[in-house]
Amino acid sequence: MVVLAKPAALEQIALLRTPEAWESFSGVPAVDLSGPGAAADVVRACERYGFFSVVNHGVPAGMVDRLEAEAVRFFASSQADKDASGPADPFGYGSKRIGRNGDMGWVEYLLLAIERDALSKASPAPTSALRDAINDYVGAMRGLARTVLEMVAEGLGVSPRGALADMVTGDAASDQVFRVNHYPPCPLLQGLPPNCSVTGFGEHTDPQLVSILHSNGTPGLQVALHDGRWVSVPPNRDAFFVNVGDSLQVLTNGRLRSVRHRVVAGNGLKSRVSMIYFGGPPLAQRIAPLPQLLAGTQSLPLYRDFTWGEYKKAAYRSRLGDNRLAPFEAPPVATPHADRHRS
Ligand SMILES: C=C1C[C@]23C[C@@]1(O)CC[C@H]2[C@@]12CCC[C@@](C)(C(=O)O1)[C@H]2[C@@H]3C(=O)O
Ligand SMILES: O=C(O)CCC(=O)C(=O)O
Repeated sequence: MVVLAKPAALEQIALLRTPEAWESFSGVPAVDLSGPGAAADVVRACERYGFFSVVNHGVPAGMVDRLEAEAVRFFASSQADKDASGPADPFGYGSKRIGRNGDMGWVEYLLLAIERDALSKASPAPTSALRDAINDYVGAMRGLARTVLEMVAEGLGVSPRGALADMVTGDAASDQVFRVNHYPPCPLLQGLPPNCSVTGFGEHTDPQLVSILHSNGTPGLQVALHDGRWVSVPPNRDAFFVNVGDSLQVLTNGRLRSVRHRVVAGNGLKSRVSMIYFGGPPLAQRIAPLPQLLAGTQSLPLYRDFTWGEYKKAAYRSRLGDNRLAPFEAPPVATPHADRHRS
């Protein structure tokens, strides 16, 4: 990645030149959730990439289209109307500023909290049409998150099958967040080399167990492969994309790895719109490698115990690109052979 001199209006937003990453990656695993062997496919994809697309998911296209259309309507409204739903701290409309610690991107967004299966009172949606569309959509995402987490448990041999899914959808107090992002084309890139792009959403891993993303047909999402290479994910309106989050990495003692991802905004003509459901557990939930996954193996726990509340507090003090799990790694064990068992 090369960081370039940039127009003043882009202020603190990083400009990137990433020719290699612009090539579409054809290797994103597509899991047919209704197919035989889906659980094994989910686990394989989560081990290899921490990322996969879901097809045959059963979510009606009309439900997705309706939310996307309401989101587009909202982002097209006047700046004053949008600002009336802000700031995004803790929840609401935000523009360019991401989180509290100085991260910036070429993006505007709605960041909303979900309580049980609907928008929380802390997140009043700008219009009732948008609120209704979000509530329907989030219901479907909770179902999808449940199915995916059940398949992870089944594929890893964890019982009961609902052990992971219940952390996110089985408890009224679970910590779910919903985000709608709008990345307008960046006119300030005109006149710069064609392979230049601007950071839409900086690289990061998601703190929760899983995130489920849908986007319109405009590219921009890139994921880091385990060898560190960045690749572009071809958009697919008919699919959902699942990210493994840091908490699932810990629960599986690093067998499933959270995926680093980012969004780059180009100087094309079309906006990117994405909608992401983040499935987190209740604040009091203990996050630690599942004893069932350690039993009978030589593996030591790679992480110390913590609660989701502790992790979340630390995460929200971090910068987007930080490795948020580093402070939670287990201290090295003082035996001569211990390292051999940490894989
Ligand atoms: C810079 C930040 C934004 C973020 C909170 C954080 O301090 C670090 C994690 C970020 C992230 C990434 C996934 C979605 C999100 C809502 C979350 O739970 O953690 C965002 C936070 C945010 O946008 O506020
Ligand atoms: O917009 C996207 O495609 C992904 C955005 C993202 O990673 C996020 O909002 O956490």
